[in-house]
Amino acid sequence: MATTNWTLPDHPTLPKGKTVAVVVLDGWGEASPDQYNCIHVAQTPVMDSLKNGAPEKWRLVKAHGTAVGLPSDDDMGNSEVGHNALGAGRIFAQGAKLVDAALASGKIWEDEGFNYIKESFDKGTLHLIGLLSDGGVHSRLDQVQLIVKGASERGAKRIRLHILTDGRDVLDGSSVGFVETIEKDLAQLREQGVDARIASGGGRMYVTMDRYENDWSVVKRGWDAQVLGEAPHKFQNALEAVKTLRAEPKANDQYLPPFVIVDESGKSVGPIVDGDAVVTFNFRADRMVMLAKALEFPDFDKFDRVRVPKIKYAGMLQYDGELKLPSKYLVSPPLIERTSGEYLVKNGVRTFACSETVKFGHVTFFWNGNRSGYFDETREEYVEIPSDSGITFNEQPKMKALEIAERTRDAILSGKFDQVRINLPNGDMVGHTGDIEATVVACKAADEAVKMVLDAVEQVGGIYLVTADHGNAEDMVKRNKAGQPMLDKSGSIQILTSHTLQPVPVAIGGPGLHPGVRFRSDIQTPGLANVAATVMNLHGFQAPADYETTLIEVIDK
Ligand SMILES: O=C(O)[C@H](O)COP(=O)(O)O
Ligand SMILES: [Mn+2]
Ligand SMILES: [Mn+2]
Repeated sequence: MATTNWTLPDHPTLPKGKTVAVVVLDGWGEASPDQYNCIHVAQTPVMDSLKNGAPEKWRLVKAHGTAVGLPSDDDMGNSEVGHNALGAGRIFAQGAKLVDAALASGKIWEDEGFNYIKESFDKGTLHLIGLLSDGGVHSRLDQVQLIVKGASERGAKRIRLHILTDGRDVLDGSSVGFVETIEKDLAQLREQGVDARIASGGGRMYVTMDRYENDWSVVKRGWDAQVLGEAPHKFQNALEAVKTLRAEPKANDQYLPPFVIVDESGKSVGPIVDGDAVVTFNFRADRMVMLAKALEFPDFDKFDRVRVPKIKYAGMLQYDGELKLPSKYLVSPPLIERTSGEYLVKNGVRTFACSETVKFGHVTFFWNGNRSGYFDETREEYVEIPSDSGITFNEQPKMKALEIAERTRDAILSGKFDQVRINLPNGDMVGHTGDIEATVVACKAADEAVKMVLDAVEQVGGIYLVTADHGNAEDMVKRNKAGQPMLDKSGSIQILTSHTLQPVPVAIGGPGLHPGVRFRSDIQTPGLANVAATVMNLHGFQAPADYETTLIEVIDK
């Protein structure tokens, strides 16, 4: 491999040495104004003024589908692919697409990961753990179906699924249909003599899928059910489990309590034991890394695992390129190297990155190409503001926006940094709860945080670039093709907890911005990947030749 030339050429006109604030509003898309557009309903004077103030410095970019490396333009955007594109400045085929390709070509069955777990098929059980939905953000049901089928055709005689119900990337209540679908497949396999069943389950936000080590008790609940076969709720089949638990007051797919499936004698049908194989079938990293650590690290101490089975474990992908975790995986992850963060740091740009725990890895790990840690500790500081844990964020819709903004303001005013990069989670995290009123409060809080950052930029004569990673809060209702809200069986509107297909804004400005800078009009459909080259320009550099082109040009003024 050729060695990388890290030196970025100077930008022909734009100066170096300006403080640049890069602000990512999580889940902040652009949509027509109506009562389900929480950004429109909320008081957001700062974001409004960016939009209406300087038309040549505000524009929309694509944040979903093929523009961010997803299989098709029917795929909504998400934080992983959005921040990968923002940070890497290029479009990489992402996990969903790579797994599709490996399954279509059959390569998945030939590679090291599958052959490794296959060694257990003779005597052990194959356990599959992950999110059961067709959301396409963390996992996809059709991929799970193909893996179950393919593994059984290749010798797996006993298969146990440990399912996590979604309701966050898909409609609440859709878990029932997904369980029915997979149960049909498993029943067919049983007819063919394969002992295949669901063994445990729980809602993704309460069981297993925590992220960035916000709350290990979430992962422990999953461990108890999946590995130890213990949970407060016991059922004889998963459909009954999901239907019964959903019938509880205020229950929803995201937060179903953990359950195990038991036989007639009350014994769990699928604990994980010595000699078994385990695959975590989510392709997206952030919410699987914690379980991967519990499954793979010998000196793990985040909770008492009670029993640590000797297993052969593989992830769908390798989740952390720096930690090489897990060491075995079915499909190679996208190789996202030479990210803008690494280039800029190597060219002397002192960088500050900050968010609260639930999005901290977005502006560090995802931004840097799924890589944890610093490129150069002497030039970087990553600050994590602890998130609330154990609550749903509609209870605290302001989240830590103010704290993030204050730390960022201080970082800007300190003069110690050339770039401050932050994520404001409110629109997204509260949008996922489906609580419209709370999401309005969330959007206002995010706007106030932007104000504090822009005020600091103003004071130091800096530059800002404000954008988002995908839509969410701008549309909280499921719509038909004509764009009208859809109703459920009881006649109430169907709340949309997921992201959207909407474009997101990019706004630039600040006293340090050269007066001749404006958005180019010759790039017809730019996407998030065009932002990295733009930011490099704002720092006074030209982007590497293989980066997606910059959004800006400089005219004489
Ligand atoms: O993990 C989540 O919270 C959702 O599935 C997607 O949200 P994010 O992509 O904004 O993190
Ligand atoms: Mn996001
Ligand atoms: Mn989200």
